Amino acid sequence: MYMRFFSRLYSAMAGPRPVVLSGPSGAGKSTLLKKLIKEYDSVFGFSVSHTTRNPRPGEVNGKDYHYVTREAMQMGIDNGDFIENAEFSGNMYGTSKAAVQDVQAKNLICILDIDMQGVKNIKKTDLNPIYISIQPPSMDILEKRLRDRKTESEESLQKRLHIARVDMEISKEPGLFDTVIINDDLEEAYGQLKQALLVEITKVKNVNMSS
Ligand SMILES: Nc1ncnc2c1ncn2[C@@H]1O[C@H](COP(=O)(O)OP(=O)(O)OP(=O)(O)O)[C@@H](O)[C@H]1O
Ligand SMILES: Nc1nc2c(ncn2[C@@H]2O[C@H](COP(=O)(O)O)[C@@H](O)[C@H]2O)c(=O)[nH]1
Repeated sequence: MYMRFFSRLYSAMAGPRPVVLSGPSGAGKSTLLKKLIKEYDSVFGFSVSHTTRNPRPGEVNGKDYHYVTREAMQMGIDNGDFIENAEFSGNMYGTSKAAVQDVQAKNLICILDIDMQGVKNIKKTDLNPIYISIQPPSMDILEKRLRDRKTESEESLQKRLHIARVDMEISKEPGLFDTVIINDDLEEAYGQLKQALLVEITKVKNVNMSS
């Protein structure tokens, strides 16, 4: 208990608490976090993950992800360069220590967009983030959003929907997330996200004003 108290105290002194956004593929995590970073570019910074999946049209290497080969990613994991990593729908994903440090060095709130395995693994670290789950209003709407996004093959879409069903059950575990947001109306969901982060946003703004 004391260890956890001092770990949290140290994290508070070290800078603002990071934020983990998780939820099924297609629930709207990227849409919401992009809105947040656009409105609060001097408050939030995105933790750029590594992945072995191919870039989608419009995605930029180093901005959306660091696109790497399996060999390079495995080497990084073996070197201890990653806080967490996971296999998702046939590809590897991971948060490097450098990705988080780059954002924290700018005194920004670091946002991680990670899957459920990532959430479970981050819980074993001393990162002490705020955990937010973004959920779709229904499986039918999730499927429609994923299809309309036109980024997935039928096989990848089915894999993602299967993972979504499993993860939506797991996410009901009490205490796993600090806040659960149903992303039905986008503006409403965005308002709830800002509300959930208001304390941390205010802290960073106050620090920036006084420096
Ligand atoms: N509230 C909403 N209403 C309607 N469409 C939405 C809403 N939120 C997001 N979308 C759309 O749904 C699709 C999926 O959203 P997005 O890519 O942000 O999901 P994601 O959770 O980041 O998915 P992934 O985990 O696969 O990256 C996008 O085409 C986005 O424009
Ligand atoms: N555990 C981790 N999960 C990650 C990371 N980066 C992204 N993700 C999750 O992967 C799926 C699929 O993403 P997509 O961009 O291929 O649609 C999604 O749930 C992301 O949240 C990571 O570094 N670690």
